Amino acid sequence: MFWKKSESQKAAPADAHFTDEQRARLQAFRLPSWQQPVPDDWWQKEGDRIILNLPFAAHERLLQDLANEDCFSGYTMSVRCTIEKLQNSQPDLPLVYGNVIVVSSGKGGVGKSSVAVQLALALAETGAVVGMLDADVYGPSLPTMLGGADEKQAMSPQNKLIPHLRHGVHVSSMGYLADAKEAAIWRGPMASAALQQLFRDSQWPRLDYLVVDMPPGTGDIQLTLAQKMPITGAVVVTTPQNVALADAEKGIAMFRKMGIPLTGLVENMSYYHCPKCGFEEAIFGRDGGQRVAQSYDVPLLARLPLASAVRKALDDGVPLVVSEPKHELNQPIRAMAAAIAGQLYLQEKAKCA
Ligand SMILES: Nc1ncnc2c1ncn2[C@@H]1O[C@H](COP(=O)(O)OP(=O)(O)OP(=O)(O)O)[C@@H](O)[C@H]1O
Repeated sequence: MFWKKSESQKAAPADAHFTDEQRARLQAFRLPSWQQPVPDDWWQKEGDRIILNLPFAAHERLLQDLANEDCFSGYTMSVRCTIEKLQNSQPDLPLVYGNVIVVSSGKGGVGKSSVAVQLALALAETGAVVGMLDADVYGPSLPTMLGGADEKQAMSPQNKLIPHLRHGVHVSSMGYLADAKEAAIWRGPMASAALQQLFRDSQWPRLDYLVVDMPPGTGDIQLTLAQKMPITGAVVVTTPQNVALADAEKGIAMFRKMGIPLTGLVENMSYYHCPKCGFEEAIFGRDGGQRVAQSYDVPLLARLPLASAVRKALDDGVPLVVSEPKHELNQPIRAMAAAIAGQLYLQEKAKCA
């Protein structure tokens, strides 16, 4: 393995009591978007429990197929996450914000906010402490997608903004502060100053992850934000359409130029899955995200379906991960969250190798 073990991993003793068949299955297991197996000593056996010790967030449903294998019958499988705080693009700032993931898109309307919201909820579902910063100042979507649009964020006695706790995620959004119509006419410098304030002057709890919903595009406001904020990894959201892909390439180029680690690409609305007959259609074209990921040598972290149940739940302010945790459409979202959290970790370890 090319990475060093973290403290949490060192604490997990390797277990000598796996059968050969079980060991072979564990070796063959891959976390979403990982090419290599997880290190042997991340697996632990305690009586009839098998535990995967991870230094990042991942949902235990990802072990479901493995748990269904005959050689694991009679065992329960779970994931224990002890989240490691990774280095970010501003090493001089204290790591109070946890691992900061910026979710951006070259083009509006590709589902950047939907991806950011569902990512934050899927990370929080694993027990991680997650914050969300709505940096999409001209069109804040989080109060709609997470609900509570009529509430205003309160101030603490120390004059700090108290993030709203929505479905287990700590959220700060311009949409919970200013009149949306007023913010929409702000000039760039005013908007980026307001955003930096929202970021710095929010009373965040000790976060494991902060997910930032960036404004769409690659203009001045995005550049300023990317320069000023401590970023652990950037995720670019696109649809498979050529027009969206061309803009996604601009997003990739922007982060590369600024030396910000690019965690990967998420392809949203990759295909339509008919809930009645199971038919799948690539409405916006096929494999576009894969092509761009390959040509820029970045991981394609997820391909998410276009589904009316996803849209409806987001419009209602209670995304599917919360309203229907057992819904099959949550599986790609959880896999995406584990892929992003896992890639952030791999990126860091590759730097140290
Ligand atoms: N996978 C999906 N399936 C169905 N609907 C989706 C999906 N992804 C996003 N949507 C819907 O598409 C619309 C646009 O999504 P969203 O606001 O997340 O895009 P955006 O890229 O953040 O846009 P903007 O850049 O304008 O803020 C929303 O109504 C959202 O619910």
